[in-house]
Amino acid sequence: MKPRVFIALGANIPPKNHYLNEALRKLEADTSIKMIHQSSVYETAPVGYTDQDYFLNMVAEVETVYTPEELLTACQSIEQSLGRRRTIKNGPRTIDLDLLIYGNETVKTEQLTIPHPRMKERAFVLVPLAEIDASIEIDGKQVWEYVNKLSQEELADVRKRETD
Ligand SMILES: Nc1ncnc2c1ncn2[C@@H]1O[C@H](COP(=O)(O)OP(=O)(O)OP(=O)(O)O)[C@@H](O)[C@H]1O
Ligand SMILES: Nc1nc2c(c(=O)[nH]1)N=C(CO)CN2
Repeated sequence: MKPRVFIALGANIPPKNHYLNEALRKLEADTSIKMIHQSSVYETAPVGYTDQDYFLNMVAEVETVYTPEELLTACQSIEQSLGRRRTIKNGPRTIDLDLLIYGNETVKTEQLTIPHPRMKERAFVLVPLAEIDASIEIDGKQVWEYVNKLSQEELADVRKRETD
């Protein structure tokens, strides 16, 4: 069976919707990537560096012939083509593409850690991921188990977007 691969998308510089849609379009336009599922889009309060605008976050499940490293490169070139500039750590960005899970592979190099090292405590990742499949395993536990550990406050900061 092909590995199930999950990518998290986040945008918090207007027009956020545009950047999110463009990133999805570019993923779909890559012939080495097949889009399988997309979560809803969520409006989320900024985590970490909090003095910034709210984010739009979502998760996409894809199939790909890329290796994890090649997929990271593809994601980074999408970020760059959409004007992503690295300034403040955790700060504002037009678009951020994080590689969450690549089947049951673990990777730990200077450029890439899979599963994504901070995904297990991030409501803005876990909630959309659980919408696609709450039974996905990360480090021996299922996504719903990590969701259950989130506080009411963390969950309240992640709201499904009502309008389009
Ligand atoms: N699973 C991964 N997905 C994406 N980037 C990763 C991953 N693991 C390591 N990295 C590395 O992290 C570096 C910094 O990424 P980036 O600037 O997007 O961080 P950030 O989005 O500000 O913070 P965070 O990584 O906490 O989401 C990238 O250059 C990349 O090499
Ligand atoms: N709500 C939210 N907060 C964040 C996000 C994000 O995508 N959504 N990304 C970060 C660094 O990658 C830091 N903080």
